[in-house]
Amino acid sequence: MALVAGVDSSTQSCKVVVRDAATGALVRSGRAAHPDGTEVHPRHWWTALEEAVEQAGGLDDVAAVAVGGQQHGMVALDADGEVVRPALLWNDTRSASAAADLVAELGDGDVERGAAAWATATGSVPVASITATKLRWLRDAEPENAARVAAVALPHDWLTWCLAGHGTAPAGSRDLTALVTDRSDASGTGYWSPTQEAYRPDLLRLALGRDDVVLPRVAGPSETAAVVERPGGRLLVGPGAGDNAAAALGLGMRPGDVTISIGTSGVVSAVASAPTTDASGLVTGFADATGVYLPLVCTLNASRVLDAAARMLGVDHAGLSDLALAAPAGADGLVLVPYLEGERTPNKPDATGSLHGLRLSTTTPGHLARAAVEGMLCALADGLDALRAQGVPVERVRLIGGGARSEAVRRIAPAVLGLDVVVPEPGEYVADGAARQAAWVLAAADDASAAAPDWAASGEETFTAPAATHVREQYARARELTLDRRDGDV
Ligand SMILES: Nc1ncnc2c1ncn2[C@@H]1O[C@H](COP(=O)(O)OP(=O)(O)O)[C@@H](O)[C@H]1O
Ligand SMILES: O=C(CO)[C@@H](O)[C@H](O)COP(=O)(O)O
Repeated sequence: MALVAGVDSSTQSCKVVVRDAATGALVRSGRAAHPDGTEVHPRHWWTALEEAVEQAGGLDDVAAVAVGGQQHGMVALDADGEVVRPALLWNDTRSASAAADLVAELGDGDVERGAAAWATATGSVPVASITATKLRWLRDAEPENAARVAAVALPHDWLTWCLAGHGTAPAGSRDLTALVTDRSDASGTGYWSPTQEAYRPDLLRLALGRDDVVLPRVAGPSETAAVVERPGGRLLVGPGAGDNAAAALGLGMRPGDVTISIGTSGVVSAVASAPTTDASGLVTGFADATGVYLPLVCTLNASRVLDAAARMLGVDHAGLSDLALAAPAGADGLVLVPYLEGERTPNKPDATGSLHGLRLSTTTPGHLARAAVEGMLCALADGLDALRAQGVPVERVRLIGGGARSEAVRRIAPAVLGLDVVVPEPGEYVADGAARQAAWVLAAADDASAAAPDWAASGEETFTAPAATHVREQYARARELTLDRRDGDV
Protein backbone atom coordinates (compact mmCIF):
# COMPACT_ATOMS: atom_id res chain seq x y z
CA MET A 1 0.00 0.00 0.00
CA ALA A 2 1.54 3.34 -1.08
CA LEU A 3 1.05 6.18 1.38
CA VAL A 4 0.81 9.89 0.65
CA ALA A 5 0.84 12.87 3.00
CA GLY A 6 -0.92 16.22 2.86
CA VAL A 7 -0.07 19.30 4.90
CA ASP A 8 -2.27 22.27 5.77
CA SER A 9 -0.10 25.11 7.04
CA SER A 10 -2.94 27.43 7.97
CA THR A 11 -3.06 30.65 9.94
CA GLN A 12 -3.46 29.09 13.37
CA SER A 13 -1.88 25.66 13.02
CA CYS A 14 -0.24 23.00 10.89
CA LYS A 15 -2.15 19.78 10.20
CA VAL A 16 -0.78 16.66 8.54
CA VAL A 17 -2.70 13.66 7.22
CA VAL A 18 -1.23 10.43 5.92
CA ARG A 19 -3.57 8.56 3.58
CA ASP A 20 -3.65 5.44 1.45
CA ALA A 21 -2.86 6.68 -2.07
CA ALA A 22 -5.29 4.27 -3.72
CA THR A 23 -8.36 4.54 -1.48
CA GLY A 24 -7.79 7.78 0.41
CA ALA A 25 -8.31 6.00 3.75
CA LEU A 26 -6.90 7.99 6.66
CA VAL A 27 -3.92 6.20 8.19
CA ARG A 28 -2.39 8.75 10.60
CA SER A 29 -2.56 12.46 11.39
CA GLY A 30 -0.87 15.17 13.45
CA ARG A 31 -1.13 18.85 14.27
CA ALA A 32 0.88 21.64 15.89
CA ALA A 33 0.04 25.25 16.72
CA HIS A 34 1.40 28.36 14.98
CA PRO A 35 2.25 31.54 16.87
CA ASP A 36 -0.37 34.29 17.05
CA GLY A 37 0.00 37.52 15.16
CA THR A 38 -0.21 38.80 11.61
CA GLU A 39 3.58 38.80 11.20
CA VAL A 40 5.28 35.43 11.66
CA HIS A 41 8.80 34.21 10.95
CA PRO A 42 8.48 31.26 8.55
CA ARG A 43 10.80 29.12 10.70
CA HIS A 44 7.83 28.72 13.08
CA TRP A 45 5.84 27.12 10.26
CA TRP A 46 8.70 24.71 9.59
CA THR A 47 8.98 23.81 13.29
CA ALA A 48 5.22 23.24 13.47
CA LEU A 49 5.32 21.15 10.28
CA GLU A 50 8.11 18.99 11.70
CA GLU A 51 6.16 18.55 14.94
CA ALA A 52 2.92 17.69 13.12
CA VAL A 53 4.75 15.26 10.82
CA GLU A 54 6.34 13.55 13.82
CA GLN A 55 2.93 13.28 15.49
CA ALA A 56 1.65 11.74 12.25
CA GLY A 57 4.29 9.01 12.45
CA GLY A 58 6.85 10.60 10.11
CA LEU A 59 7.25 10.49 6.36
CA ASP A 60 9.70 7.57 6.08
CA ASP A 61 7.08 5.24 4.61
CA VAL A 62 5.36 7.98 2.58
CA ALA A 63 5.88 8.04 -1.21
CA ALA A 64 4.67 11.59 -1.96
CA VAL A 65 3.77 14.74 -0.04
CA ALA A 66 2.22 18.11 -0.91
CA VAL A 67 1.58 21.28 1.06
CA GLY A 68 -1.55 23.43 1.15
CA GLY A 69 -1.03 26.75 2.91
CA GLN A 70 -2.51 30.06 3.93
CA GLN A 71 -2.42 32.30 0.88
CA HIS A 72 -0.69 35.61 0.10
CA GLY A 73 1.86 35.79 2.96
CA MET A 74 5.05 37.60 1.88
CA VAL A 75 8.11 35.40 2.36
CA ALA A 76 11.03 37.54 1.23
CA LEU A 77 14.39 35.76 0.83
CA ASP A 78 17.86 37.22 0.38
CA ALA A 79 20.52 35.95 -2.02
CA ASP A 80 21.59 33.31 0.55
CA GLY A 81 18.05 32.05 0.92
CA GLU A 82 17.67 33.60 4.38
CA VAL A 83 14.29 35.07 5.32
CA VAL A 84 14.69 38.86 5.13
CA ARG A 85 12.05 39.69 7.75
CA PRO A 86 9.08 37.93 9.35
CA ALA A 87 6.37 37.25 6.79
CA LEU A 88 3.41 39.61 6.65
CA LEU A 89 0.35 37.36 6.59
CA TRP A 90 -2.84 37.63 4.52
CA ASN A 91 -4.63 39.20 7.51
CA ASP A 92 -2.03 41.92 8.13
CA THR A 93 -3.63 45.20 7.10
CA ARG A 94 -0.62 47.54 7.29
CA SER A 95 -0.35 47.52 3.49
CA ALA A 96 -3.88 48.94 3.02
CA SER A 97 -2.67 52.32 1.79
CA ALA A 98 -0.09 50.60 -0.45
CA ALA A 99 -3.05 48.71 -1.97
CA ALA A 100 -4.94 51.95 -2.56
CA ASP A 101 -1.82 53.48 -4.17
CA LEU A 102 -1.33 50.50 -6.50
CA VAL A 103 -4.96 50.63 -7.63
CA ALA A 104 -4.77 54.37 -8.33
CA GLU A 105 -1.41 54.08 -10.10
CA LEU A 106 -2.57 51.44 -12.58
CA GLY A 107 -5.47 53.74 -13.45
CA ASP A 108 -3.20 56.81 -13.79
CA GLY A 109 -4.93 58.32 -10.78
CA ASP A 110 -8.41 57.08 -11.67
CA VAL A 111 -9.33 54.52 -9.01
CA GLU A 112 -12.19 52.94 -10.95
CA ARG A 113 -10.06 52.54 -14.04
CA GLY A 114 -7.24 51.16 -11.91
CA ALA A 115 -9.52 48.60 -10.25
CA ALA A 116 -10.79 47.44 -13.65
CA ALA A 117 -7.22 47.19 -14.98
CA TRP A 118 -6.10 45.07 -12.00
CA ALA A 119 -9.14 42.81 -12.29
CA THR A 120 -8.42 42.28 -15.98
CA ALA A 121 -4.71 41.71 -15.41
CA THR A 122 -4.80 39.44 -12.35
CA GLY A 123 -8.47 38.55 -11.72
CA SER A 124 -8.45 40.54 -8.47
CA VAL A 125 -8.34 44.12 -7.22
CA PRO A 126 -5.50 44.46 -4.68
CA VAL A 127 -6.42 44.88 -1.02
CA ALA A 128 -4.02 44.63 1.92
CA SER A 129 -4.11 40.81 1.81
CA ILE A 130 -2.59 40.54 -1.65
CA THR A 131 1.19 39.89 -1.73
CA ALA A 132 1.96 42.72 -4.18
CA THR A 133 0.71 45.30 -1.67
CA LYS A 134 3.02 43.87 0.99
CA LEU A 135 5.97 44.26 -1.39
CA ARG A 136 4.99 47.89 -1.97
CA TRP A 137 4.77 48.39 1.80
CA LEU A 138 8.26 46.85 2.17
CA ARG A 139 9.64 49.11 -0.56
CA ASP A 140 8.37 52.21 1.21
CA ALA A 141 8.59 51.30 4.91
CA GLU A 142 11.75 49.18 4.98
CA PRO A 143 13.88 50.12 1.96
CA GLU A 144 16.96 48.37 3.40
CA ASN A 145 15.05 45.09 3.66
CA ALA A 146 13.51 45.65 0.22
CA ALA A 147 16.98 46.07 -1.27
CA ARG A 148 18.03 42.65 0.13
CA VAL A 149 15.13 40.77 -1.49
CA ALA A 150 16.38 38.23 -4.02
CA ALA A 151 13.30 35.99 -4.15
CA VAL A 152 9.67 36.21 -3.07
CA ALA A 153 7.72 33.11 -2.12
CA LEU A 154 4.40 32.29 -0.46
CA PRO A 155 4.06 30.23 2.72
CA HIS A 156 3.33 26.98 0.89
CA ASP A 157 6.13 27.54 -1.67
CA TRP A 158 8.64 28.11 1.10
CA LEU A 159 7.58 24.98 2.99
CA THR A 160 7.73 22.94 -0.23
CA TRP A 161 11.28 24.28 -0.75
CA CYS A 162 12.15 23.23 2.81
CA LEU A 163 10.63 19.75 2.37
CA ALA A 164 12.70 19.37 -0.80
CA GLY A 165 15.81 20.08 1.30
CA HIS A 166 16.63 23.49 -0.22
CA GLY A 167 15.33 25.76 2.52
CA THR A 168 16.99 23.64 5.19
CA ALA A 169 20.39 23.45 3.41
CA PRO A 170 23.27 25.50 4.86
CA ALA A 171 22.98 29.22 4.07
CA GLY A 172 24.88 30.00 0.90
CA SER A 173 24.03 26.67 -0.72
CA ARG A 174 20.29 27.24 -1.02
CA ASP A 175 19.07 27.24 -4.59
CA LEU A 176 16.50 30.02 -5.06
CA THR A 177 15.74 28.80 -8.58
CA ALA A 178 14.41 25.54 -7.06
CA LEU A 179 11.43 27.42 -5.57
CA VAL A 180 8.16 26.03 -6.94
CA THR A 181 4.56 27.15 -6.56
CA ASP A 182 1.28 26.31 -8.29
CA ARG A 183 -1.26 28.37 -10.20
CA SER A 184 -3.77 28.57 -7.33
CA ASP A 185 -1.38 30.30 -4.95
CA ALA A 186 0.39 32.29 -7.70
CA SER A 187 -3.00 33.78 -8.57
CA GLY A 188 -3.19 35.42 -5.15
CA THR A 189 0.06 37.34 -5.49
CA GLY A 190 -1.18 40.24 -7.60
CA TYR A 191 1.58 39.64 -10.14
CA TRP A 192 0.36 36.48 -11.88
CA SER A 193 -2.32 36.40 -14.55
CA PRO A 194 -4.85 33.54 -14.50
CA THR A 195 -5.82 34.28 -18.11
CA GLN A 196 -2.26 34.34 -19.43
CA GLU A 197 -1.05 31.68 -16.95
CA ALA A 198 2.08 33.78 -16.51
CA TYR A 199 3.76 36.21 -14.14
CA ARG A 200 3.36 39.91 -14.82
CA PRO A 201 6.84 41.40 -14.23
CA ASP A 202 5.40 44.86 -14.92
CA LEU A 203 3.10 44.55 -11.89
CA LEU A 204 5.89 43.15 -9.73
CA ARG A 205 7.98 46.17 -10.78
CA LEU A 206 5.11 48.51 -9.94
CA ALA A 207 4.87 46.96 -6.48
CA LEU A 208 8.50 46.43 -5.46
CA GLY A 209 10.18 48.96 -7.73
CA ARG A 210 12.12 46.24 -9.55
CA ASP A 211 11.56 42.83 -11.08
CA ASP A 212 15.04 41.31 -10.76
CA VAL A 213 13.91 38.82 -8.11
CA VAL A 214 13.35 35.09 -8.38
CA LEU A 215 9.72 34.03 -8.36
CA PRO A 216 8.82 30.38 -7.81
CA ARG A 217 8.31 28.34 -10.96
CA VAL A 218 4.60 27.64 -11.47
CA ALA A 219 4.34 23.85 -11.76
CA GLY A 220 1.40 22.01 -13.30
CA PRO A 221 -1.25 20.48 -11.02
CA SER A 222 0.22 16.95 -10.98
CA GLU A 223 3.84 17.78 -11.70
CA THR A 224 6.60 16.56 -9.40
CA ALA A 225 8.14 19.69 -7.86
CA ALA A 226 11.08 17.87 -6.28
CA VAL A 227 12.42 14.40 -5.62
CA VAL A 228 14.05 13.69 -2.27
CA GLU A 229 16.38 10.67 -2.32
CA ARG A 230 16.24 8.77 0.98
CA PRO A 231 17.80 5.48 2.08
CA GLY A 232 14.35 3.85 2.16
CA GLY A 233 13.30 5.13 -1.27
CA ARG A 234 12.47 8.44 -2.88
CA LEU A 235 9.91 10.98 -1.73
CA LEU A 236 8.08 12.95 -4.41
CA VAL A 237 7.11 16.49 -3.46
CA GLY A 238 4.06 17.95 -5.19
CA PRO A 239 3.61 21.59 -6.22
CA GLY A 240 1.15 22.19 -3.35
CA ALA A 241 -1.62 24.79 -3.46
CA GLY A 242 -3.25 27.69 -1.70
CA ASP A 243 -5.38 26.40 1.16
CA ASN A 244 -8.72 27.19 -0.45
CA ALA A 245 -7.78 25.45 -3.69
CA ALA A 246 -6.50 22.49 -1.69
CA ALA A 247 -9.84 22.31 0.14
CA ALA A 248 -11.64 22.32 -3.22
CA LEU A 249 -9.48 19.37 -4.30
CA GLY A 250 -10.07 17.61 -0.98
CA LEU A 251 -13.82 18.01 -1.31
CA GLY A 252 -13.85 17.14 -5.02
CA MET A 253 -15.72 20.37 -5.82
CA ARG A 254 -17.41 20.66 -9.22
CA PRO A 255 -19.06 23.66 -10.93
CA GLY A 256 -22.25 24.45 -8.97
CA ASP A 257 -20.60 23.54 -5.65
CA VAL A 258 -19.88 26.34 -3.21
CA THR A 259 -17.77 25.85 -0.11
CA ILE A 260 -17.97 28.16 2.88
CA SER A 261 -14.94 27.80 5.11
CA ILE A 262 -15.14 29.22 8.63
CA GLY A 263 -11.51 29.31 9.73
CA THR A 264 -9.55 32.38 10.73
CA SER A 265 -10.75 33.66 7.36
CA GLY A 266 -14.31 33.30 6.18
CA VAL A 267 -14.18 32.06 2.59
CA VAL A 268 -16.98 31.54 0.09
CA SER A 269 -15.51 29.80 -2.94
CA ALA A 270 -16.67 28.02 -6.08
CA VAL A 271 -15.05 26.07 -8.89
CA ALA A 272 -15.61 27.77 -12.24
CA SER A 273 -14.63 26.82 -15.77
CA ALA A 274 -13.98 30.45 -16.78
CA PRO A 275 -11.99 33.17 -14.98
CA THR A 276 -13.78 36.04 -13.22
CA THR A 277 -12.71 39.71 -13.26
CA ASP A 278 -14.77 41.54 -10.64
CA ALA A 279 -13.71 45.21 -10.73
CA SER A 280 -15.72 45.87 -7.54
CA GLY A 281 -13.05 43.81 -5.78
CA LEU A 282 -15.54 41.73 -3.81
CA VAL A 283 -14.77 38.52 -5.70
CA THR A 284 -11.14 37.57 -6.23
CA GLY A 285 -10.59 35.65 -9.46
CA PHE A 286 -8.13 33.02 -8.31
CA ALA A 287 -7.10 29.87 -10.16
CA ASP A 288 -7.71 26.42 -8.68
CA ALA A 289 -5.36 23.48 -8.20
CA THR A 290 -6.59 21.41 -11.15
CA GLY A 291 -6.44 23.75 -14.15
CA VAL A 292 -9.68 25.75 -13.84
CA TYR A 293 -10.67 28.67 -11.57
CA LEU A 294 -11.67 29.35 -7.97
CA PRO A 295 -13.50 32.67 -7.62
CA LEU A 296 -13.81 33.46 -3.94
CA VAL A 297 -14.84 36.02 -1.38
CA CYS A 298 -12.68 36.17 1.73
CA THR A 299 -13.43 37.95 5.01
CA LEU A 300 -10.98 38.65 7.82
CA ASN A 301 -13.49 37.82 10.55
CA ALA A 302 -14.85 34.31 10.92
CA SER A 303 -13.96 31.72 13.59
CA ARG A 304 -12.28 34.33 15.76
CA VAL A 305 -15.58 36.19 16.06
CA LEU A 306 -16.95 33.07 17.73
CA ASP A 307 -13.79 32.72 19.81
CA ALA A 308 -14.10 36.35 20.93
CA ALA A 309 -17.81 36.08 21.74
CA ALA A 310 -17.19 32.94 23.81
CA ARG A 311 -14.38 34.73 25.64
CA MET A 312 -16.56 37.78 26.35
CA LEU A 313 -19.30 35.55 27.73
CA GLY A 314 -16.94 33.34 29.72
CA VAL A 315 -18.10 30.14 28.01
CA ASP A 316 -16.54 27.53 25.72
CA HIS A 317 -17.63 26.89 22.12
CA ALA A 318 -20.35 24.45 23.18
CA GLY A 319 -21.65 27.00 25.68
CA LEU A 320 -21.70 29.74 23.05
CA SER A 321 -23.59 27.45 20.71
CA ASP A 322 -26.19 26.58 23.38
CA LEU A 323 -26.71 30.25 24.20
CA ALA A 324 -27.09 31.24 20.54
CA LEU A 325 -29.57 28.46 19.82
CA ALA A 326 -31.71 29.35 22.82
CA ALA A 327 -32.03 32.99 21.66
CA PRO A 328 -34.57 34.09 19.03
CA ALA A 329 -33.60 34.41 15.34
CA GLY A 330 -32.52 38.00 14.81
CA ALA A 331 -31.66 38.35 18.52
CA ASP A 332 -34.62 40.73 18.92
CA GLY A 333 -32.85 43.29 16.74
CA LEU A 334 -29.38 43.04 18.25
CA VAL A 335 -26.84 43.14 15.40
CA LEU A 336 -23.13 42.46 15.67
CA VAL A 337 -21.04 43.79 12.78
CA PRO A 338 -17.98 41.52 13.01
CA TYR A 339 -15.14 43.72 11.74
CA LEU A 340 -12.95 42.88 14.75
CA GLU A 341 -9.74 42.78 12.69
CA GLY A 342 -10.73 45.44 10.19
CA GLU A 343 -12.24 43.88 7.06
CA ARG A 344 -11.10 42.77 3.65
CA THR A 345 -14.46 42.13 1.97
CA PRO A 346 -15.87 44.74 1.95
CA ASN A 347 -12.52 46.56 1.87
CA LYS A 348 -12.56 48.35 5.25
CA PRO A 349 -9.09 47.69 6.68
CA ASP A 350 -9.50 50.26 9.47
CA ALA A 351 -13.05 49.33 10.50
CA THR A 352 -13.86 48.01 13.96
CA GLY A 353 -16.71 45.77 15.05
CA SER A 354 -19.92 47.16 16.51
CA LEU A 355 -23.11 46.19 18.29
CA HIS A 356 -26.37 47.82 17.26
CA GLY A 357 -29.91 47.68 18.56
CA LEU A 358 -29.09 47.22 22.24
CA ARG A 359 -32.08 47.50 24.54
CA LEU A 360 -32.38 46.47 28.17
CA SER A 361 -34.12 43.30 27.07
CA THR A 362 -31.33 42.35 24.65
CA THR A 363 -28.48 42.72 27.10
CA THR A 364 -28.35 38.98 27.72
CA PRO A 365 -25.61 36.42 26.99
CA GLY A 366 -27.98 34.61 24.62
CA HIS A 367 -28.68 37.71 22.55
CA LEU A 368 -24.97 38.49 22.26
CA ALA A 369 -24.13 34.91 21.32
CA ARG A 370 -26.85 34.85 18.68
CA ALA A 371 -25.81 38.23 17.27
CA ALA A 372 -22.18 37.04 16.99
CA VAL A 373 -23.11 33.90 15.06
CA GLU A 374 -25.58 35.75 12.84
CA GLY A 375 -23.24 38.70 12.17
CA MET A 376 -20.41 36.41 11.10
CA LEU A 377 -22.80 34.42 8.86
CA CYS A 378 -24.38 37.57 7.36
CA ALA A 379 -20.95 38.71 6.15
CA LEU A 380 -20.57 35.31 4.45
CA ALA A 381 -24.10 35.55 3.00
CA ASP A 382 -23.06 38.88 1.45
CA GLY A 383 -20.10 37.01 -0.03
CA LEU A 384 -22.40 34.39 -1.52
CA ASP A 385 -24.46 37.18 -3.14
CA ALA A 386 -21.27 38.66 -4.60
CA LEU A 387 -20.36 35.30 -6.15
CA ARG A 388 -23.84 34.98 -7.64
CA ALA A 389 -23.51 38.51 -9.06
CA GLN A 390 -20.47 37.27 -11.00
CA GLY A 391 -22.65 34.60 -12.61
CA VAL A 392 -21.23 31.80 -10.50
CA PRO A 393 -23.85 29.03 -10.17
CA VAL A 394 -24.77 28.13 -6.58
CA GLU A 395 -26.34 24.66 -6.42
CA ARG A 396 -24.93 23.13 -3.27
CA VAL A 397 -23.32 24.84 -0.28
CA ARG A 398 -20.92 22.99 2.00
CA LEU A 399 -19.65 24.28 5.32
CA ILE A 400 -16.13 23.41 6.53
CA GLY A 401 -13.41 24.81 8.84
CA GLY A 402 -13.14 24.98 12.61
CA GLY A 403 -16.25 27.17 12.94
CA ALA A 404 -18.37 24.55 11.17
CA ARG A 405 -17.92 22.38 14.29
CA SER A 406 -20.35 24.72 16.07
CA GLU A 407 -23.89 23.35 16.23
CA ALA A 408 -25.26 26.89 16.27
CA VAL A 409 -23.37 27.75 13.10
CA ARG A 410 -24.65 24.62 11.36
CA ARG A 411 -28.26 25.26 12.36
CA ILE A 412 -28.36 29.02 11.86
CA ALA A 413 -26.40 29.03 8.56
CA PRO A 414 -29.27 27.74 6.36
CA ALA A 415 -31.60 30.41 7.79
CA VAL A 416 -29.14 33.24 7.15
CA LEU A 417 -27.96 31.95 3.76
CA GLY A 418 -31.49 31.09 2.67
CA LEU A 419 -30.60 27.62 1.42
CA ASP A 420 -29.76 24.15 2.65
CA VAL A 421 -26.27 23.68 3.98
CA VAL A 422 -24.35 20.42 3.75
CA VAL A 423 -21.81 19.80 6.50
CA PRO A 424 -19.23 17.11 5.69
CA GLU A 425 -18.02 15.18 8.70
CA PRO A 426 -15.39 17.19 10.60
CA GLY A 427 -12.04 16.78 8.90
CA GLU A 428 -8.95 18.49 7.56
CA TYR A 429 -10.09 19.14 4.01
CA VAL A 430 -7.13 21.34 3.07
CA ALA A 431 -4.64 18.69 4.19
CA ASP A 432 -6.79 16.07 2.46
CA GLY A 433 -6.66 18.04 -0.79
CA ALA A 434 -2.89 18.29 -0.50
CA ALA A 435 -2.74 14.51 0.09
CA ARG A 436 -4.94 13.94 -2.94
CA GLN A 437 -2.58 16.09 -5.00
CA ALA A 438 0.35 14.03 -3.68
CA ALA A 439 -1.43 10.84 -4.81
CA TRP A 440 -2.04 12.46 -8.20
CA VAL A 441 1.65 13.39 -8.48
CA LEU A 442 2.60 9.82 -7.60
CA ALA A 443 0.30 8.39 -10.29
CA ALA A 444 1.43 10.99 -12.86
CA ALA A 445 5.07 10.08 -12.26
CA ASP A 446 4.29 6.71 -13.92
CA ASP A 447 1.64 7.92 -16.36
CA ALA A 448 1.58 11.62 -17.19
CA SER A 449 -2.07 11.38 -18.26
CA ALA A 450 -3.23 10.02 -14.88
CA ALA A 451 -6.21 11.86 -13.35
CA ALA A 452 -6.54 12.86 -9.70
CA PRO A 453 -7.47 9.68 -7.79
CA ASP A 454 -11.13 9.09 -7.04
CA TRP A 455 -11.35 8.92 -3.28
CA ALA A 456 -14.62 8.11 -1.50
CA ALA A 457 -16.38 11.21 -0.23
CA SER A 458 -16.78 11.60 3.52
CA GLY A 459 -20.17 11.33 5.20
CA GLU A 460 -22.21 14.51 5.41
CA GLU A 461 -25.29 15.96 7.06
CA THR A 462 -27.73 18.41 5.50
CA PHE A 463 -29.12 21.29 7.60
CA THR A 464 -32.35 22.99 6.58
CA ALA A 465 -34.18 26.00 7.99
CA PRO A 466 -36.69 28.55 6.72
CA ALA A 467 -34.95 31.67 5.37
CA ALA A 468 -34.71 34.35 8.07
CA THR A 469 -34.75 37.36 5.75
CA HIS A 470 -35.17 39.80 8.63
CA VAL A 471 -31.72 38.79 9.92
CA ARG A 472 -30.10 39.83 6.63
CA GLU A 473 -32.20 43.00 6.47
CA GLN A 474 -31.26 44.23 9.92
CA TYR A 475 -27.60 43.38 9.25
CA ALA A 476 -27.73 45.36 5.98
CA ARG A 477 -29.02 48.39 7.92
CA ALA A 478 -26.20 48.12 10.46
CA ARG A 479 -23.12 47.11 8.48
CA GLU A 480 -22.08 50.61 7.38
CA LEU A 481 -22.39 51.97 10.93
CA THR A 482 -18.90 51.26 12.23
CA LEU A 483 -16.09 53.33 13.70
CA ASP A 484 -12.61 53.27 12.21
CA ARG A 485 -9.70 52.48 14.49
CA ARG A 486 -7.46 55.47 15.15
CA ASP A 487 -3.75 55.70 14.36
CA GLY A 488 -1.87 53.93 17.13
CA ASP A 489 -4.76 51.61 18.09
CA VAL A 490 -3.71 47.99 18.04
N1 LIG B 1 -16.71 23.84 18.08
C1 LIG B 1 -16.25 25.01 17.62
N2 LIG B 1 -17.09 26.07 17.53
C2 LIG B 1 -16.65 27.27 17.07
N3 LIG B 1 -15.38 27.49 16.65
C3 LIG B 1 -14.51 26.47 16.73
C4 LIG B 1 -14.89 25.19 17.21
N4 LIG B 1 -13.80 24.38 17.13
C5 LIG B 1 -12.79 25.13 16.65
N5 LIG B 1 -13.20 26.39 16.42
C6 LIG B 1 -12.40 27.54 15.94
O1 LIG B 1 -11.95 27.27 14.61
C7 LIG B 1 -10.69 27.92 14.39
C8 LIG B 1 -9.71 26.95 13.79
O2 LIG B 1 -10.24 26.49 12.58
P1 LIG B 1 -9.34 26.22 11.32
O3 LIG B 1 -10.26 25.95 10.18
O4 LIG B 1 -8.33 25.19 11.66
O5 LIG B 1 -8.63 27.65 11.15
P2 LIG B 1 -7.36 28.06 10.27
O6 LIG B 1 -7.42 27.18 9.04
O7 LIG B 1 -7.56 29.51 9.95
O8 LIG B 1 -6.11 27.85 11.09
C9 LIG B 1 -10.23 28.48 15.73
O9 LIG B 1 -10.52 29.88 15.76
C10 LIG B 1 -11.09 27.70 16.72
O10 LIG B 1 -11.29 28.38 17.94
O1 LIG C 1 -6.45 35.02 2.32
C1 LIG C 1 -7.13 34.02 2.20
C2 LIG C 1 -7.76 33.67 0.92
O2 LIG C 1 -7.62 34.65 -0.05
C3 LIG C 1 -7.30 33.12 3.40
O3 LIG C 1 -8.24 32.12 3.17
C4 LIG C 1 -5.98 32.52 3.79
O4 LIG C 1 -5.61 31.59 2.80
C5 LIG C 1 -5.99 31.96 5.20
O5 LIG C 1 -6.81 30.86 5.39
P1 LIG C 1 -7.19 30.22 6.81
O6 LIG C 1 -5.92 29.99 7.55
O7 LIG C 1 -8.10 31.15 7.51
O8 LIG C 1 -7.87 28.92 6.47
